[in-house]
Amino acid sequence: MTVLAGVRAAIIDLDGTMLDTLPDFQVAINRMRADFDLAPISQQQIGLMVGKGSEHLIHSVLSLDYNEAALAPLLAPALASYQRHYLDINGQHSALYPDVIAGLQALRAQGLRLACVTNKPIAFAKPLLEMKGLAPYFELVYGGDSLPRKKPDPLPLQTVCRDFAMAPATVVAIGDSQNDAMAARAAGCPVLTVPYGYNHGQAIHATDSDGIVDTLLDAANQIRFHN
Ligand SMILES: O=C(O)COP(=O)(O)O
Ligand SMILES: [Mg+2]
Repeated sequence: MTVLAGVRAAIIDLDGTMLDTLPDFQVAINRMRADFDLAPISQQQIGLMVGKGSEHLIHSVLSLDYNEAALAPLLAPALASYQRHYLDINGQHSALYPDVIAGLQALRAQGLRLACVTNKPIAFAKPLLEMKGLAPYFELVYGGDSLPRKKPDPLPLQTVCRDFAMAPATVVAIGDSQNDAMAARAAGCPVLTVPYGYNHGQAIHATDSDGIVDTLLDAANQIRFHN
């Protein structure tokens, strides 16, 4: 059992932690690929590339078909196409993971303050949180382009700790990938990971964290029992 005492706030990841957004990613990416006369790709392929923000994602997608020199001039128009298509379908094909709302309710009921930190662009993240009924739980939301550096850099987590005026040791990060765990370690925040998201094809057990939780409700229970 994970021991997390003295935790007063939680920073929760979005893609792969609260929402299974891979189907949205797939539709938007394949519409972009169609614009460039490229064949569709699978959710499994895309799941290996999600987690480090849009620029990294589109670079990885184009790398399937082009070498570095050939893709360089395509990056900006492909990103623009992808962003347009993603905003068109944002949330239409994505679903909440089990016990996300129950977990957020339990965390709030325990008096924890909540922030969402995602590498998704803020223009995608905000309407998605609204549409899925998640927005009311979060005092703060930072997207991948809200600050000069994104996860795995600790800056977004450090910013939340500063905003909340809380020591990092009292702010737990909860996420599905090594980007979340590395950011948390570097910021000095405890970190819990969920095993069901996207971790670049790697088992979450290979990621350094303070514990693996089945759901956000499980996370809430482990924090509560040790406060
Ligand atoms: O959009 C991404 O690259 C991943 O977003 P996440 O940080 O919410 O997992
Ligand atoms: Mg994630």
